[in-house]
Amino acid sequence: MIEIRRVSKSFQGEKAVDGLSLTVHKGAIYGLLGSNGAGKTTLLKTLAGIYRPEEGTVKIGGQPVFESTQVKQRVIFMPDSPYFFPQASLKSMAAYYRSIYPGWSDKRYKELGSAFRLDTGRKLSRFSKGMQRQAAFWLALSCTPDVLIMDEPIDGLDPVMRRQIKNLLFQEVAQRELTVLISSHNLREIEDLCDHVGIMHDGRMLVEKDLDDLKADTHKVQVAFRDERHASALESKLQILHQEHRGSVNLYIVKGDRERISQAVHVYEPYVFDLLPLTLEEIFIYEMGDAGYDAQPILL
Ligand SMILES: Nc1ncnc2c1ncn2[C@@H]1O[C@H](COP(=O)(O)OP(=O)(O)OP(=O)(O)O)[C@@H](O)[C@H]1O
Repeated sequence: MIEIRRVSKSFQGEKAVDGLSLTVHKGAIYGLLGSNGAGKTTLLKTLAGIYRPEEGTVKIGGQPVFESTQVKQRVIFMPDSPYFFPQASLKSMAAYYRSIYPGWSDKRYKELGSAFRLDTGRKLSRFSKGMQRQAAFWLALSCTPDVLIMDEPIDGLDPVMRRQIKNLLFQEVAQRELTVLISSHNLREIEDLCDHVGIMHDGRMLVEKDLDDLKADTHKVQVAFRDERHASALESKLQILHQEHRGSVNLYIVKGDRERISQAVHVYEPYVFDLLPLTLEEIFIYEMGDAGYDAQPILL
């Protein structure tokens, strides 16, 4: 289990992560979303033991990460641009990883060869961006880590390879209870992959939930009433994240239980009423709007 408690980290006196707490259970796939500069990379690097938290604690399996080489050897951090030694090939990087990570498995490395089909003797610097990503995944999974931390991992991968990597991750989670943390702006990928999501803004966690609960908790409501006063009466009863009026139809993004929203609306006898689920992208945009990070109305 990953336990992050009231962690802060600053750069030049500015807090990049500000008193943030987060728990990720073993075998979970956790998606970290957030605005640009929200502090996601800083948080992930603190979790990987690259940064020491200035305040608070970061523990994996009950052990503080920064201080423990043993824990760090069981954690792989994949940065947004893969790093390999100059002149290195997959073969030589594999030899390096084997010497650093006690969990390295030659058997797994061989098995994964059929998934990635990259030339292990060729210089990695000559690989395309997507091929370099594949190489980074191949090396990371061959280390059989307990925790895999990935910063924008899907960028540059073709759809077949994305599917391939998704399947490999699901397999590792199911068979070995690998714990995965992914930071991404690609909300479709997160929606597909993750069971939990957290949305960060200004160094803090805005929302943190089971993805299914998060979706069950935010809805798009379209209503029209014969008497407009009913709309304002209804608005005072709902927790509205966003609203738009289009002619006689009122559109609301509402937080709360579906049944209770439905009951509240029916009291005012609408002649139009639709209660629709939101995509993760819509939830993200409205949560951000609620936090004062506004976008222009985007509902079509
Ligand atoms: N090495 C650094 N030196 C100085 N400031 C930094 C450093 N790394 C991050 N920051 C600052 O910390 C804040 C959080 O940055 P971070 O990279 O963690 O955000 P992020 O959520 O990953 O952003 P993005 O989605 O744009 O990648 C930003 O204000 C950034 O300028």
